[in-house]
Amino acid sequence: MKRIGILGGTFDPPHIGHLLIAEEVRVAQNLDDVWFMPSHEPPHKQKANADASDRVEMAKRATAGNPHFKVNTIEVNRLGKSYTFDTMKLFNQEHPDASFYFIIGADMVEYLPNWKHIEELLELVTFVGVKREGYKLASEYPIREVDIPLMDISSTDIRTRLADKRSIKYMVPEKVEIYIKEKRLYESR
Ligand SMILES: Nc1ncnc2c1ncn2[C@@H]1O[C@H](COP(=O)(O)OP(=O)(O)OP(=O)(O)O)[C@@H](O)[C@H]1O
Ligand SMILES: O=C(O)c1ccc[n+]([C@@H]2O[C@H](COP(=O)([O-])O)[C@@H](O)[C@H]2O)c1
Repeated sequence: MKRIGILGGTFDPPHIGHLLIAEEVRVAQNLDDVWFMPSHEPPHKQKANADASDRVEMAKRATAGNPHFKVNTIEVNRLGKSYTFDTMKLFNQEHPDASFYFIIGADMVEYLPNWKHIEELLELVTFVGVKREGYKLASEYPIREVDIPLMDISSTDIRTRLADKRSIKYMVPEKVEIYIKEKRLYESR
């Protein structure tokens, strides 16, 4: 059985918090690979600022240095709101030889009761939760927990910094920073 981790996200833009949680969970849970999976439209918050094609490209650049990291574009190709239940049903059909571990920060752990078909989804994936500043890592659902260094970093803060012309150096991989500058992303609010 292959053990595949999935880090679903908006990646608007991807940052070092994403990379660190993916690597820590990969090692702690003995995963073969982690798929970074940009959503087309996040199900629970307003639309992304950057186009899906830019978010995919930034995710590719962010993950390029890790042979265990891949970018999966199933949700951006499907369009519409990206519900994890729909995606995981497909993954389980397409990869009967794999078991899936869906990585979420504590903000998403708190939100789990509101996910589409959460009870059925729990049959399709194992959730792995990591802590996040400002949220409680506790759930009525049987999630695994992996301890990570707490990083108070978010895509929202990075977008605000860019709009204010402040530095984002070391908050995103250098290749992502260069891409953002070249494409002039997030320059206005
Ligand atoms: N610093 C962090 N610590 C722990 N988990 C995180 C962190 N940043 C993101 N995550 C988790 O990574 C997943 C994808 O996050 P997402 O791409 O939405 O980034 P974000 O920083 O939360 O974005 P935004 O600020 O735009 O809401 C979510 O499960 C989220 O909880
Ligand atoms: O399926 C759902 O109902 C659902 C509700 C909230 C979030 N998710 C998924 O959780 C992942 C992180 O979400 P976000 O919005 O923080 O990027 C992403 O893959 C979303 O599609 C999924």
